[in-house]
Amino acid sequence: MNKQSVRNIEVSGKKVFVRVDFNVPLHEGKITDDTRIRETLPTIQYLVEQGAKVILASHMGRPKGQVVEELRLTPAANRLSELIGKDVKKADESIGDSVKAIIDGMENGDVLVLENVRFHAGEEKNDAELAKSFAELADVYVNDAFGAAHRAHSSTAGIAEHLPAVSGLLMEKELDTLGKALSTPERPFTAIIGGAKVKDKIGVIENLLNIADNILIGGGLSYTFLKAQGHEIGKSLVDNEKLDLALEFIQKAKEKNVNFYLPTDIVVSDDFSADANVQIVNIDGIPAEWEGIDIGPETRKTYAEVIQNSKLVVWNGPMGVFEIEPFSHGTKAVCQACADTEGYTILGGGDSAAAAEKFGLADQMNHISTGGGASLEFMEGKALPGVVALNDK
Ligand SMILES: Nc1ncnc2c1ncn2[C@@H]1O[C@H](COP(=O)(O)OP(=O)(O)O)[C@@H](O)[C@H]1O
Ligand SMILES: O=C(OP(=O)(O)O)[C@H](O)COP(=O)(O)O
Repeated sequence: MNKQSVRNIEVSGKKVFVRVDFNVPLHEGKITDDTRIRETLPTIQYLVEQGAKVILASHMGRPKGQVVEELRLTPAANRLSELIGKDVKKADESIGDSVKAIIDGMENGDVLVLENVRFHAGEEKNDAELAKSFAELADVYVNDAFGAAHRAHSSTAGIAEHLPAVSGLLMEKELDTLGKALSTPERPFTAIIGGAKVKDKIGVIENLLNIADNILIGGGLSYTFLKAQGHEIGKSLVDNEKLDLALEFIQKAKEKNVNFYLPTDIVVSDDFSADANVQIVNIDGIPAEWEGIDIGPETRKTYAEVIQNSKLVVWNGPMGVFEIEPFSHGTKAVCQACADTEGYTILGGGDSAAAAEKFGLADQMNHISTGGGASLEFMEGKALPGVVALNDK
C-alpha cells in the first residue's frame, strides 16, 4: 500500500484520533455480531502498548444529524472494554469542550470512545468546520474504518487535511489483501455475485469482466439477466432499468472470454415464507405468479465445481433467501465449496458473512472483509475517499 501506516509514525504520548467502524448490528440494545470491534483490536492494542491516548470515533446507523438514543456508541464501548480487559471511557459528545476536558484527564494508554459522529448533520456532508473540531481533539489521525472508507465524511476524509493522517492495521490488512488478490490474481479467478441490491452490485460486474476468468451470478441479481435474455421470471426481483446493461455484460463476457454463468435451474416459491409451496424448475419454467428464491440443484453443482477448480474466489452476496431454511441450500452449497476449495477465498458483504457464520463455515474462508459497500467499490476499481485522504509514503 502506498499510504503511511500507524507503524510509520511516532504515537507515544500523543493524542490519537482513530476513526473506526463500530457500526455493528444491534438488537434491543445488545450487539449481535461484534466482528467489526474485534477486527479493530490490533490497532487499538498497538496504540495502547505504544502509550498513546486513544480516542475512538465511529458512526452507528443512519441517525441523519439527530441524537437517536438507540444509536449511541455506549454498547460498543462496553463491548470493547470486555474485549481488551481494560476500562474504556465513553463521552456523550464527539466534539467540543466537554470532550476536550475528558481528553485532558487521559493518561498514556487510556482509551476513550466518542459519541456517534453522525449525531452531527455535518458529518455526512464532509463539513469543514466539523472536521476542524474533530482535529482539535488530537495530534494524529488514524483511519481504521475500512467499512466506511467509501464515504467522504468529516471523520473519514475532512479531518485528514488538518493532522498527520495514516492508516490503521485493519485498513492496511483489508487494502493489502484485496489489492494483492485483484491486482495479480491467481488463476482461475472466480467472482461470485449475488444478493438483492441489484443497483449497487451490477456496477461491480463491469470491472470484474476485465479481471475474472469466471463470473457466477446468483440471488436476486440473476433475474435481471434472465429477463434480459427473454425468460419469463414471474414475480422475481428485477431491475427493469438495467436490462440493456445486463445484455451488454453478457456480450462483453463473450468478447473477453470470461465464462459468465447464470442459473440453469431455480427454486421458486409462491410466498416469501418457510411454509410456502416450493418447486424446482428450469429457467423456462418459472410460473407467472411465482418468485425465484434460490438457485436449483443443477446450478449448485455447476457453481460448486467452478469454485473447487479456482485458485482465487471472491464472493459477495447470497445465492438465495438463505435466512429461510428451504431457500438456503444454494448459498450453503456455494459456501461449502468456498470452504472446500484449495483456492484463496475472500468474502465481502454483511449478509454473505452472516450466512457463512450461520453455516459454521466462516473460519474456513481466507479473508472476510469488514466492508460490504467498501469492498464492492474497491472491486469496481473506484478510489476510496477515506484512503485517498491519507498521507502517501
Ligand atoms: N432470489 C432472491 N430474491 C429476493 N431476495 C434475495 C434473493 N436471493 C437473495 N436475496 C436476499 O438478498 C439479501 C442480501 O443481499 P445483499 O444485501 O445484496 O448482500 P450482502 O449484504 O452480502 O452484500 C439477503 O437478505 C437475501 O435474503
Ligand atoms: O455498514 C456499513 O456498510 P456495509 O453494510 O456496506 O458494509 C458501513 O458501516 C457504512 O455505513 P453506511 O452505508 O451507513 O455509510
